Amino acid sequence: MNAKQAAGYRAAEWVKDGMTIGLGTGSTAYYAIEKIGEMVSQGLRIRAIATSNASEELAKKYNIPLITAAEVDHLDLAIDGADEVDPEMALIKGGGGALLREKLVAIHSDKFIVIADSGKKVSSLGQFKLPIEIVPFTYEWTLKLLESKYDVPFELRKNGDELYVTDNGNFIVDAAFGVIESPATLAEELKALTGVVEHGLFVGITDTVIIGYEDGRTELIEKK
Ligand SMILES: O=C(CO)[C@H](O)[C@H](O)COP(=O)(O)O
Repeated sequence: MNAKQAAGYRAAEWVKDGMTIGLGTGSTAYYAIEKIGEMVSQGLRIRAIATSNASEELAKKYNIPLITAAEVDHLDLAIDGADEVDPEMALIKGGGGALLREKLVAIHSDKFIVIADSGKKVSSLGQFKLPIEIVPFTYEWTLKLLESKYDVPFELRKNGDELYVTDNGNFIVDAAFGVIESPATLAEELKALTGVVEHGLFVGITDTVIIGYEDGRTELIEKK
């Protein structure tokens, strides 16, 4: 068992019969989906919404019943990975490009569990480049707007020679902020910029963090 698997499998313990759940995206969320799939094959009845096309494919592979937002007005639980987790349980997410759907699912869930290997624990956010999802229309101007507001390197995410396109048809800019002094302030500022659809700062959303270690141990951190 590796650290990501330990965290993912532990989170699956919160999934109970009859729940509606959000399935996260990435290599740690993969293990949670795998375990939940195993539980479904043993008779667990749940319904799920996936946060990316990749996780939707995975859920189908494991016969996890999928629903849309038209069928429920909220979820009981969402489980997802993170790129950085700070001591206040604020996160940087979006390394895998799914931040918009991940945030939508997280904020509409009664409980949001973050799963991560111990390398994701940081004293302050910002060493990981902050993903910012922007609309393709006049994206050059949005990029310039960001550059005019913050004196840090911004980089349009690429997929080979092409610009990376999210599941929502948008682009991503990765911003090397370094230490982010106030994630809440930056989150608000970015959200207010026209052209920015969403950003990877998740502040005040997380209820529980499960950190996995290479020896298979897990550490549980609950919201204060
Ligand atoms: O936010 C995400 C995808 O948009 C992922 O949860 C995040 O990038 C962590 O991924 P991994 O578990 O593979 O390290």
